[in-house]
Amino acid sequence: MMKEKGLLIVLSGPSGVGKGTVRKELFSQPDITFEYSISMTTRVPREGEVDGVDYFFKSREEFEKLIEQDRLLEYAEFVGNYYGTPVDYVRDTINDGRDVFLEIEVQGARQIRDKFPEGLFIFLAPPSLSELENRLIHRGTESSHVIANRVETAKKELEMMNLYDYVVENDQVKKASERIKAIVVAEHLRRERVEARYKKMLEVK
Ligand SMILES: Nc1ncnc2c1ncn2[C@@H]1O[C@H](COP(=O)(O)OP(=O)(O)OP(=O)(O)O)[C@@H](O)[C@H]1O
Ligand SMILES: Nc1nc2c(ncn2[C@@H]2O[C@H](COP(=O)(O)O)[C@@H](O)[C@H]2O)c(=O)[nH]1
Repeated sequence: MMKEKGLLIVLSGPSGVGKGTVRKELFSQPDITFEYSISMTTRVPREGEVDGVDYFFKSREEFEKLIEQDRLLEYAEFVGNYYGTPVDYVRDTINDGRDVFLEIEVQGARQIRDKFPEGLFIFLAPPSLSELENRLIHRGTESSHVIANRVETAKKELEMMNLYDYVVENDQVKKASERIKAIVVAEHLRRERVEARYKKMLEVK
């Protein structure tokens, strides 16, 4: 019998909305069964970031080679740096029946939606644009110039919200992670019901 494929879960949204914080909260819970796909980036590591844990840090040359070799499921240039998802890891994990969780920006999520429409697309939204800016300022990892750039980009990204299956507001980290967990559980149940109905229809024939 063919193994059931895992679900591709894509969490996206503007920089500073709290994707990383919510993802860490989710993955700190013992009952989480999905696997996190570690991205490739040309960005320099922030203090405390570890290669192979937070990202696979690459030079621009190395990254462009990965593009050439078609080893990325999607990639995007975001505020001066490349970011991309390793295709082998995602494909192998899903084919093995395990769910994969991506935390990526909006251009990349759009590319995946085109290539992999059966994915589950969740947009994490801020309570307001000013709160988004506050979060970026308080994180203290970018210069004011980069923050201004990310907030400008966010205005366009928020317009993409309606292309997603779900929008989750990140007002409180714990609540947002619980909402995402509930969405994934509901999506599995929905797919199981559809699959069961499909199998039943084939039996009748
Ligand atoms: N619900 C929340 N309420 C208040 N602050 C939050 C909330 N969620 C996250 N933050 C804070 O907002 C800042 C940005 O969060 P985080 O780095 O997780 O965002 P991100 O969307 O992953 O950003 P990027 O896309 O730039 O990586 C952090 O300082 C984080 O502690
Ligand atoms: N398209 C992709 N975007 C990604 C990927 N990994 C992370 N990201 C997103 O990039 C921005 C900036 O990240 P930061 O760590 O520099 O703050 C953020 O929105 C990330 O979610 C990826 O593989 N592909």
